[in-house]
Amino acid sequence: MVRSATGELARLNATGVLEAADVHVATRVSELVGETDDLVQVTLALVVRAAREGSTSLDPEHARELLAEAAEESSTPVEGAATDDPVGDTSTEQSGAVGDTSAQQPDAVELPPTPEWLDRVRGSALAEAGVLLVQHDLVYLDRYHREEVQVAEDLRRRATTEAPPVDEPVLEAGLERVFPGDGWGEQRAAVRSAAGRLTTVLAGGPGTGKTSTVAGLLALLLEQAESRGRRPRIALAAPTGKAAARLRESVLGSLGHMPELDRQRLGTDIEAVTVHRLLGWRPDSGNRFKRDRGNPLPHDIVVVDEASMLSLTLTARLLEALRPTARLLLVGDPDQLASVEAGAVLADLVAGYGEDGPVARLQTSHRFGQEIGALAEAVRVGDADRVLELLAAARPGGPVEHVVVHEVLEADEALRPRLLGHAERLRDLALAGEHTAALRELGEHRLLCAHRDGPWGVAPWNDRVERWLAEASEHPGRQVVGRPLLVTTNDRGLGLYNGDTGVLALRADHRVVGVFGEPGAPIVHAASTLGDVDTAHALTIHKSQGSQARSVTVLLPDPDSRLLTRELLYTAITRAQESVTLVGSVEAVRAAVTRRTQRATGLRHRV
Ligand SMILES: Nc1ncnc2c1ncn2[C@@H]1O[C@H](COP(=O)(O)OP(=O)(O)OP(=O)(O)O)[C@@H](O)[C@H]1O
Repeated sequence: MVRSATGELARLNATGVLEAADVHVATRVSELVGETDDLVQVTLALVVRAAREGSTSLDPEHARELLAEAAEESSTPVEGAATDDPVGDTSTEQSGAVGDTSAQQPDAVELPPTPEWLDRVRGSALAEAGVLLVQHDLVYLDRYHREEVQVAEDLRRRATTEAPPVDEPVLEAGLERVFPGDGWGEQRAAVRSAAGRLTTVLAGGPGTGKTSTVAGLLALLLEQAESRGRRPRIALAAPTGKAAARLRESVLGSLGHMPELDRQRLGTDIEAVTVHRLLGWRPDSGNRFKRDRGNPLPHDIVVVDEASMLSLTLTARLLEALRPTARLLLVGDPDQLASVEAGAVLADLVAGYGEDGPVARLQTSHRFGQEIGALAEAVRVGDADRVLELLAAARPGGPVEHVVVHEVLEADEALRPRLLGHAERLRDLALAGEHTAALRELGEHRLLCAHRDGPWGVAPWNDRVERWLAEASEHPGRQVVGRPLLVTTNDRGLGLYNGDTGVLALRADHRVVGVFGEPGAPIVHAASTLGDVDTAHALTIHKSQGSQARSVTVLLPDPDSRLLTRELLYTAITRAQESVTLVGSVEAVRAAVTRRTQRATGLRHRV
């Protein structure tokens, strides 16, 4: 709470719509530029809030809905609410919407109709000073506007620059060799399209063969370059360290399908790094890099995997760091959760370009069975009735299951056998020092939550499983060995990345070690050397992005949770390889499928 805040900023702070940071920025910047219009100050605070939630701009219509919702929530009297109010006026009647000009709200800002609202922002001191900008009926902070325009312009320039020539007969022969037969038609089409362009967006759900396509494309581009006598320089990158490490492994894995000659072309000394590392950190700046237009990357081909996690800012920096004739391949699933920071670049590019242009889509999943595929697809397209129909038809123990519960206690009872069974098997293998088998067991099951805290969150479910383990054990007290771990910072020295999972286990000398990585090649470190790790009997869906488990159990929070969105549910379901269980009410499922992540971004209209 900002004690010094007054007027509408204070009111929205009190209702929880604005956080202290939003209010501070709006107040301070308004003071600096002499902005006195309450409505414009509130608009700035809402734009800052929108950016915090992932939008590159403020959609006035979204803002109106948000304020109306907040007003509705705060119209229920809460004991002691008035004591939280910095200006002492949060009575039930007075905490209404900004637009409510009833007698009880003497100092409420009147929200005018949108065209008038936008005109007031356009004519404001904040706009004059270049802080706020209105375009396409969205209100932007100058920085995000500049970045969106730059990304669109760079992409346009690249689209009109000719790609290196392709020897068609050699390409066609290569495609038949690398992707033979009917089953690989989608991959052939994607590579054909990508070979002729400088920029390609390779979009596809889990297991649709994106990595196989990348490996095939690289091998064939290397073959094309042979006649020119210069081997192109290739960079493989991903937004997170974990995704980068996984990209390297999966590209190498995909080589297994290829003829020997193509495997040799690609070689095994491939390195994948984070996009930040590729661009080169600069000690003096958080969002500027060593590589930029004046000092571009030396690479001829840049591949970015898990591109759904690319923020607008990082995309802008990446595009300006590419040589004008370098190829760029953005690979990812546009239906998954977007970046933590502002922007929804991949989804915007796919929506903005539509069926034309640089988007190559892979549709067929080769990873999971029909049932999970059908469920994921129904969620993806937002067909709640179909989702509920598929769930109603599902059999217990089948690939898709719905455990209908309304209360946490019911979930507790329903899930105890499966969660405790998994935790006990993991503990027994960890105690026996069976590192490979323990990692395999870790990949058998994953419990996913939308929230960190609250009754359906990671924290209480971690506690619950630990308590069950203690109760079921001959040794009282919490047990360390067998505890699943989530790495929460990158540590290149240890080869561990934010989002990696592992388990505490015994070593032959009875010391406790952390075991991470793939079952076939465990990475083992003394427990005392581990940096930041959390207990991971349960994980948030956000943290689970980019990983899979054989079976996945998803806890759905109450239907009114704002986190419960279509993208979140789709991401959760597609973590499952063989079976997925949704735990929650029918209303929660419907709410999840129906609610979209509302990110106001303008990139899709610009490309
Ligand atoms: N056209 C195909 N026919 C048969 N199997 C395929 C085909 N495409 C991919 N596969 C297989 O499906 C699995 C997943 O492929 P791949 O890893 O390339 O997909 P992906 O889209 O990159 O997956 P991820 O969700 O991990 O990003 C691999 O075992 C691969 O060999």
